[in-house]
Amino acid sequence: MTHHVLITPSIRGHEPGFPNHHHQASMQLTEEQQRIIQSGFEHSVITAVAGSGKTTTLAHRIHHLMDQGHDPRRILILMFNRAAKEDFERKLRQVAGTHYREQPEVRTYHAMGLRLYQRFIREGVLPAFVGQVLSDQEIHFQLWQLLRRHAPESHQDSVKRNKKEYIELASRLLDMSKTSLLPLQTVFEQLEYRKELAFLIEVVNSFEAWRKSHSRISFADMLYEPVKCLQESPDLVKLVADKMDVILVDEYQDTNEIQHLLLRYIAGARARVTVVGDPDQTIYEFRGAQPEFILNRFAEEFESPREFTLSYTFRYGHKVALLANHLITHNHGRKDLLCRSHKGTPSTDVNVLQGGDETRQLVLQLGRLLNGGGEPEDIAILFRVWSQAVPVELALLAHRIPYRIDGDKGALANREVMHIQYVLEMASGRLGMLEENKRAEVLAGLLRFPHVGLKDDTLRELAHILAQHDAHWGDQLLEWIPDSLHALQKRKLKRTAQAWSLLPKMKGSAADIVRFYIDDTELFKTLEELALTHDTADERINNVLGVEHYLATLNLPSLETLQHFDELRRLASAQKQQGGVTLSTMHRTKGLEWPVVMLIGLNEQYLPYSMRGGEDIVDHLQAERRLLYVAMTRAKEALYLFTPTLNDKTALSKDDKPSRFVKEACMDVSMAVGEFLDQRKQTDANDSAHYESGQRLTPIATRYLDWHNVNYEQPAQAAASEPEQIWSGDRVRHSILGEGEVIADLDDAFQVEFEDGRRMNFSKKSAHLYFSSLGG
Ligand SMILES: Nc1ncnc2c1ncn2[C@@H]1O[C@H](COP(=O)(O)OP(=O)(O)OP(=O)(O)O)[C@@H](O)[C@H]1O
Repeated sequence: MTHHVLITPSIRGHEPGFPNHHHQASMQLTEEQQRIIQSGFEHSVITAVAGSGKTTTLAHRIHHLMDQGHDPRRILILMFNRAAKEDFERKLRQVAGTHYREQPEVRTYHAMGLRLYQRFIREGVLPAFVGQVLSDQEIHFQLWQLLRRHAPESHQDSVKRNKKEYIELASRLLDMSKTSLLPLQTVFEQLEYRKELAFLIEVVNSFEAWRKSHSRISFADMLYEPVKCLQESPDLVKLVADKMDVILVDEYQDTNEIQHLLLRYIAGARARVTVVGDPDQTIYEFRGAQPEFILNRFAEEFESPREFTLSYTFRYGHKVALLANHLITHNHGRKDLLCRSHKGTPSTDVNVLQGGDETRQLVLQLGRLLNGGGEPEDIAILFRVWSQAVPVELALLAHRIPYRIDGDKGALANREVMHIQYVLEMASGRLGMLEENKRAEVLAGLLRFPHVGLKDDTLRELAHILAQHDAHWGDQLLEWIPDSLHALQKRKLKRTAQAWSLLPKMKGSAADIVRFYIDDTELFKTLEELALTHDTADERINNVLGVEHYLATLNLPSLETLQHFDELRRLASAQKQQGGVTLSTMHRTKGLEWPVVMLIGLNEQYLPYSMRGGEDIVDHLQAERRLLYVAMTRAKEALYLFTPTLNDKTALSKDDKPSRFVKEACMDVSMAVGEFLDQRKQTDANDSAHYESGQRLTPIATRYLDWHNVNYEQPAQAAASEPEQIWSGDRVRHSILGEGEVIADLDDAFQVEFEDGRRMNFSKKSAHLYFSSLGG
């Protein structure tokens, strides 16, 4: 293949969120890309930054191999999911035109697993299965039946009440045991489920028994069952191994144990395997993914792979590249690769919106963009957890900004949003005018918010009794409380009754009323006690706070607030099915890109998101950093970052403090250096230039400037007055504990791993007193 291949523009994806590359008339492959395309026949690992044209490169690589006479039937390409597979098939056709009659096969892991499964059925090793692959719905239904059967008496009521959560816990246990191949007990412990939930293990075991007795398989079993067979029988391995000459695997950073094993079996001793991915973008840990696979495990098991990099991005400009590089270099144990905006890539605006009311700021910025002719489909609002979307969604509805919500039912279907409306129904007096059945539903909802601790049948019966009255429910409830109840239950019921008696008499705004109800009923305490996981407790409480916040900005009395919600509901059903601004969690944006990306909640409450107990803090911070890294590298033309006021020393609560990651991203330097390079790009200057800086440059910034052949000076004074940052070197010596490696930078502390494996945190302020740096 000759140098400087010109290729036609991609026609990929017109759906929002998918890359759409119309602007490119033709492109010249970079040297890095060409090196990969023309490399020899050996195992290789390609580390590719976000937007670096991996698909393009891989497609060319395959055609290069075919040009050299490789049989397309002996080339296998493994893609992460179906969308990626279809995307790649398109790219292959595009690159090849009509030159080749046969194209190699592009498969997802699951499709490959299924093929093995069928093979093993023919071999008589696996039993045949019937019908359709089990849907999530069927699995959940079956788990639900089994949960009710196996839950001990003490949990029966909780199971009924928290159906969704229990099903989720059981199915996560089931999935993780299949992707990790570890025993259920071990997975149960790793997931840190509470001990009294041990009956979930039994539930999962019974599920498997049910599945097998009905000859059904799930999506996960397509990999799990064949790999289990392969593990147990060397003869079977001979059947499947060594069929391929070349195997290419995409998104390898999110590979898990079972996928990795399958790859090894298929490759055997014959295939040369190339894996592509970005360890800094590993975000599927909840499915057992670990950066370890691409960083080390691959090289341990596929001998001496060649290492390649794709370090130029064609997606975002210098500012985003600099922010992302600064941020991610706070992770340790990574491969030292930074991203660089390619010279042909347009610059990306970065807007930092500090302080003020975040939702209001967001709506303001959206309004500006849309009034200026922006398309809603070009914009994505990304957040860490769903509860953050609640106030945003309500505000978008109210401002008639169309949106689509990816993967969630939306705020109006949210349990807490419903319950808060019930509180307002009672406070406004509208409850008395509802028909009796509807009234019973609202009262039952209120008896669960916070839960009064009655068994569900009793609770519903009580709601029906109370619903016969059209006022004074507090008094009725108080009267109903039987003496025979436990003291604790009586206390809870009385507390609720008192709050109910006061509600209709309250005057203030809906926000005031809701705040009163939350405090008076000790709502958060109960939510915390009853939630099955830390995450759901946080999510619930944050949902409530999100609505409360929204009500505060509305600042209307309860009846008008309810009418406003009715209107929102009407608007929501009117805009169903239409496109709009994308609302999504950061986790769901893998492989996607948008012209405009808005990241909300860059504060200490959400990024890093609160840790579950027992988790390793360093691992947790690293994973959260990767997530933000992925989120910010989705932007093409503009990135908006919403944070609390930076450098505000008075901030007390977590959501008032800017995320530590904002500081780590070195906003000032990144923006200044980025702007300089953007300007220079416009003038098309290639000769060496000089960058005058008022700020102290970071090592990342100087490295970035060096690449662009730019000279710079460090302001001497700033450099001298700055105390030595001992933690910025790799190796340090502690005057008592000896030598160690700095493994994490934790805001105002850093962590050191000593030779004996001990890890300890030290404050940066006092570090110079007992540490000396050994460089590195
Ligand atoms: N050498 C190049 N010059 C200019 N543009 C390029 C080059 N290589 C790839 N691109 C463009 O970069 C964009 C991303 O490329 P491609 O679709 O191949 O990568 P991808 O695999 O989707 O990206 P990612 O690395 O994020 O997975 C496309 O618009 C593609 O046309």
